[in-house]
Amino acid sequence: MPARYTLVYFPVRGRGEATRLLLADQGQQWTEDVVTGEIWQKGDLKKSCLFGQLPKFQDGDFVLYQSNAILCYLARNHGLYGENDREATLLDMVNDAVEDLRLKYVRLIYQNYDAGKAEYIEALPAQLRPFETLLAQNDGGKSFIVGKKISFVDYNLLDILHLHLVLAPDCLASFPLLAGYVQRLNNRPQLKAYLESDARKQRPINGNGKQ
Ligand SMILES: N[C@@H](CCC(=O)N[C@@H](CS)C(=O)NCC(=O)O)C(=O)O
Repeated sequence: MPARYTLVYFPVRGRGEATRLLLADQGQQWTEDVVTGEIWQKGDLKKSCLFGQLPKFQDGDFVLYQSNAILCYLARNHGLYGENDREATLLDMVNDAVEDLRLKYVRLIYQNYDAGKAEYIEALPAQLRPFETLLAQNDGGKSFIVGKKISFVDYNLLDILHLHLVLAPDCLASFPLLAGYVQRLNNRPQLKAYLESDARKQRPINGNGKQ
């Protein structure tokens, strides 16, 4: 049976990876429609995309853009949006914080890597501390970022933590709850299988070779 979902994206982790983590962990099949730089440069696909950018996501004839909206859609469809309005709102808040950090990371990678890396890493603890605080407030850090069930934000946060662990391997040394959280999530059986897959290991992190 063909996969229900299609992710149209560049051959990198980028803004597709949190969706991949969610789908893999939820046991969902998806098709990767890989857009090379060459295809993108031709311009036709870009013109056809609502905001001129990828990722594009398809669930049958339902077409979506914007990586966070894609995560929210999948969250609504797979019970990953908290157990009540308060949890859902807290999830929105934390997802915005992940987005803030992602924007800073993307700016570093694509605009200022060589000159800005040391300063970025120096400032990183202040960026990560709020997530440690959130974990501490939720069941003493033994659980998920919000509530007692995994949510779409856990996948987004896990992805951004993976990225920072490559950029600065010691970045969680003074955040024991976040370090434990990453280990716990990485060891969920379906996530572990995905993280260890050749497709995942061979996929570059970013489009310019910086990481
Ligand atoms: N807010 C959008 C940003 C999408 C975005 O920045 N896409 C980049 C790749 S990650 C892109 O399509 N770049 C090619 C271009 O802009 O021509 C999202 O979250 O999906």
